[in-house]
Amino acid sequence: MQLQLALDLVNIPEAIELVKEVEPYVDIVEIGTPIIINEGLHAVKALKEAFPSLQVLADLKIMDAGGYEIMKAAEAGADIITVLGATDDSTIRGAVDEARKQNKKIMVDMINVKDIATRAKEIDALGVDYICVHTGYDLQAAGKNSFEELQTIKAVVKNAKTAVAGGIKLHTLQEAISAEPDLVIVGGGITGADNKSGVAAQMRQMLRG
Ligand SMILES: O=C(CO)[C@H](O)[C@H](O)COP(=O)(O)O
Repeated sequence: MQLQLALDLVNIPEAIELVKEVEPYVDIVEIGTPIIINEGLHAVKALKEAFPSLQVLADLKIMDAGGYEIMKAAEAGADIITVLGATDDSTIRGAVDEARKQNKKIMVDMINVKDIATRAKEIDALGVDYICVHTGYDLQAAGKNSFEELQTIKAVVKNAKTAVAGGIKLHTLQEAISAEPDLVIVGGGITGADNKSGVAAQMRQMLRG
């Protein structure tokens, strides 16, 4: 299982400093939606230049104009780009087609999709690379998580890799691992820790089993 570090509440220099602390333990660095809103795709470019051996994910949460927005993120150096599962199939198709041309990967974020099993099956058939169940910040605050949804998509997704995100901490990681996702995404569980490299190292060890 791979580990993705989600960076959300930092600027570009802070993001670079943070990744330096945990680089040996993570596979993918996510440039979170708030960073892209604040700094634009320059943040993706800066992090890819600083850490060429890490995969960089641009969390654009694309909802329309799939092909064009993937093209722009690819130009900035993103390896993986997110599209929302709640959007139309035509947007996802456009994103997948452009990603194939650019040799990039698509992660579909299932945030706020109501019928996860049906939609995950449909999206899997569209040829995306990852399907991610995700409890966003606002629902995390209401005590929700995505571990049950992870089991649901594991049962129906046949082609894409599966991922889980949303409030995962060291003490809840085992619950995520039990459903055997291909990728675990952790933001505040690492960035909010006093000993970031220690927590990332422990997580890496647990994910390797
Ligand atoms: O996409 C996001 C919010 O929309 C976050 O990057 C994702 O939820 C992971 O961060 P955390 O572990 O802090 O929840």
